[in-house]
Amino acid sequence: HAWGYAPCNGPDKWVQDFPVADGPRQSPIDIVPSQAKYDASLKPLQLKYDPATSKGILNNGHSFQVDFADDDDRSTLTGGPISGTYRLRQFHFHWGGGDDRGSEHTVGGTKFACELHLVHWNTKYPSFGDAASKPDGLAVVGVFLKIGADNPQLQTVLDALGSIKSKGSQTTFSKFDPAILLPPSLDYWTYDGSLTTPPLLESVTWIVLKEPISVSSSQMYKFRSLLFTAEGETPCCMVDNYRPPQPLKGRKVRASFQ
Ligand SMILES: NS(=O)(=O)c1ccco1
Ligand SMILES: [Zn+2]
Repeated sequence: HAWGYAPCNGPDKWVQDFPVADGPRQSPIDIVPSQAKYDASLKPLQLKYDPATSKGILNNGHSFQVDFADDDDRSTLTGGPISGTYRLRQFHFHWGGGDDRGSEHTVGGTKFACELHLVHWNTKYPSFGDAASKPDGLAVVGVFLKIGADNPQLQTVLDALGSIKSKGSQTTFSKFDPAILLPPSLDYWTYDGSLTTPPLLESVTWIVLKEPISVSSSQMYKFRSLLFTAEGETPCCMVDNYRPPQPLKGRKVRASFQ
C-alpha cells in the first residue's frame, strides 16, 4: 500500500510512514511576495546544461521524469543562493486534474496548472543518494506553468508521453536541452525545504522562478493522459500529483529581485 495521491494514500497519510512530513522545513509552501525580503547578496542563477546528458524518460508511477547523465559536470547549477556546483539529475512535473490547480508552490495563494522541478545534487557529496540525506545536498529549480498560449518548447516532451503511459514504462530521450523550458527572467525566490514526495527529506534548497512559462489547456490534456497504474492494473489517470503547501514554521523566503 505504497504512497500516492489518492484519499487512502495521499499527502495527509504520508506522515504514517514518513514522520518527517511534520518536520520544520517541509515543502512546498505558499510564497507571499510581500513577505519575501530582497537579498542583494544573492547571486544570479547559472544554469548550464548539455543536451548530450539527457538519457531517458520514465513514468515512475507518481510523475514522469527525464533523467540525465550526472557522472560529470556537463549539466550544472551554480550561483544563486548556493555555493559550489550542483549536477542536474532529472526533471519532472506536478499537475492538476483541471486547469485551476496542479502546482505545489503557490504565490499569494494562487495555484498554477503545473509546476516543473529541475533536481540537482551537490557535488561535495559522492552521489545523489548520499546528497539527498544532507541539509545542503539538493537544489531544485521550480518553474510555474500558467495556462495560456501553446508552448512549443514543451512539445518534444509531451510527444514522448504516448510511449510511457503506464507506471514503470520508459524510453530513450536524447539530445534534449532543458534550458529551453526556462522563462526569459531567472528572478527567483529561495528558501530551505524538502522533497515534496516521500521520503520528504529536508535536504532541498528551493529556487522558485518568479516568471511562469506558458502551457495551453490542450497541452495539459497530454499530461493527464498518463496513468498512475501499471499495465494490466485498473487504469487510474495521473492527475493531482501535487502536495499542498506546508507550514512555514518561521522560515524566511528571500527574493533575488526588488
Ligand atoms: N518533487 S521534488 O522535486 O521535491 C522531488 C525530487 C525527488 C523526489 O521529490
Ligand atoms: Zn517535484
